[in-house]
Amino acid sequence: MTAALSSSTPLVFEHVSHWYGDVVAVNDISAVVEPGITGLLGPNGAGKTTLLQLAAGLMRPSGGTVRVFGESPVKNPGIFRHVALVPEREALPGMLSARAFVEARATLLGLRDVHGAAKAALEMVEMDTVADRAVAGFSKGMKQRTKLAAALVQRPRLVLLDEPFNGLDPRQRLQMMQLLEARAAEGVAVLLSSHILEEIEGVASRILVMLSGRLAASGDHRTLRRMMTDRPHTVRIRASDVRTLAARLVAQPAVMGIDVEGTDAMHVRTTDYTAFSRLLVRAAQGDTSSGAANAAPITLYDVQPTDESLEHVFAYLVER
Ligand SMILES: Nc1ncnc2c1ncn2[C@@H]1O[C@H](COP(=O)(O)OP(=O)(O)OP(=O)(O)O)[C@@H](O)[C@H]1O
Repeated sequence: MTAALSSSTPLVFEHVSHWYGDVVAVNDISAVVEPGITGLLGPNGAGKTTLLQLAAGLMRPSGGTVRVFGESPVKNPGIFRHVALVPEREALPGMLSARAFVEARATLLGLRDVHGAAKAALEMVEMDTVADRAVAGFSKGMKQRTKLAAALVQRPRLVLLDEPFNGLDPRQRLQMMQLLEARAAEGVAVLLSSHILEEIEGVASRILVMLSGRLAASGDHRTLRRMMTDRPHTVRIRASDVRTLAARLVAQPAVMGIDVEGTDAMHVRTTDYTAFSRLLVRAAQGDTSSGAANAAPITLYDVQPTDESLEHVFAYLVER
C-alpha cells in the first residue's frame, strides 16, 4: 500500500546550495517543478547533475532544503519509490538482456510482480520486441530506452534524466521526446537536463536555465525571450521595395544596422524590437516622421526574427 504523500508538488528547491570542497556547484537555487516536462538547461559544469542528484536524494544539500512531494528525499524510502534518476553515465552490463536488466532493478526495489512490472516498463519504452537481446548489441538510443525502462519500472511520479538525448540521432531523439511526453501526459513530473537548446525547446513546457551553479532564468521559451527585449535582435524583412524601406529606417535610433539582401529582402539589427516593430509599420506606410523622404507605401511580405532560437537566448545569458 502506498502511504499518502505530504504534498502533491513533485519537487521544490528552497535556497539550495551544494559545494564540493571549495567548488560551489549549486548556489542558492529556489525553484518548483510541477507535473509535465521541465528542462534544466546549462553548459557543462553549470551544476545540473549535482542538482538532479540532490533531487534524487543521493546526497544532502550543503545549504537550503529539497522537498520531493513535501519531504526530504534523503534516506527516505517512502519518497525513494516515487523518484527515479536516469544518470548520464551508467554502464549497462553488456551480457544481460534488457529484460534481465530491468527485472534486476525491479528485484532490487522489492517490487512484488517483478516480471509484470518489467514487461510493462519495456512496453512503455517500446523495447518489448527486442527485450531478450543482449544489451551489448544495442544502439545508443536502445540503451537509453533500456535505462529509462529500468527507471520507470517502479512507476515513479518524478523522473529525473541527466542528458537523456546525448548521443542520440534525430530519430532516436524524437522517439525519446515522445516517450517522455507520454509519461508527462499521465501526470508524471519529468525534469531533464541538457546543454543543447533545441532539444529542450521542443519538449519542455518550462525551462530552468543554470549558469555557474545559479538559476539564471526560468519560464517558458517566450517568457525567457520577453525578459530579454533589450538584447540585440536581427529581423529579416521581405518587402516590395527594400531599398526605399532601408533608406527610411537607417537613421532611426532603434536601428543598429541594415544589410540589403538581393532585391526583395534585408536584415535589420535592432536593440528594441517593440519600438522597431512600430517604426517598421510607419515606415512602410510612408509616414514621413519615420524618416521617409517620399511617402509611397511599401508592401511588407514577411517579417521574421532570425535569432529567436533558445541558442541565442542562451548565448545572451552566458555573455551577460
Ligand atoms: N564529486 C565532485 N567533486 C568535486 N567537484 C565536483 C564533483 N561533482 C561535480 N563537481 C564540480 O561541480 C561543478 C558542477 O558540476 P555538475 O556535474 O553538477 O555540472 P553539470 O552542469 O552537470 O555539468 P556536466 O554536464 O559537465 O556534468 C563543476 O565545477 C564540477 O567540476
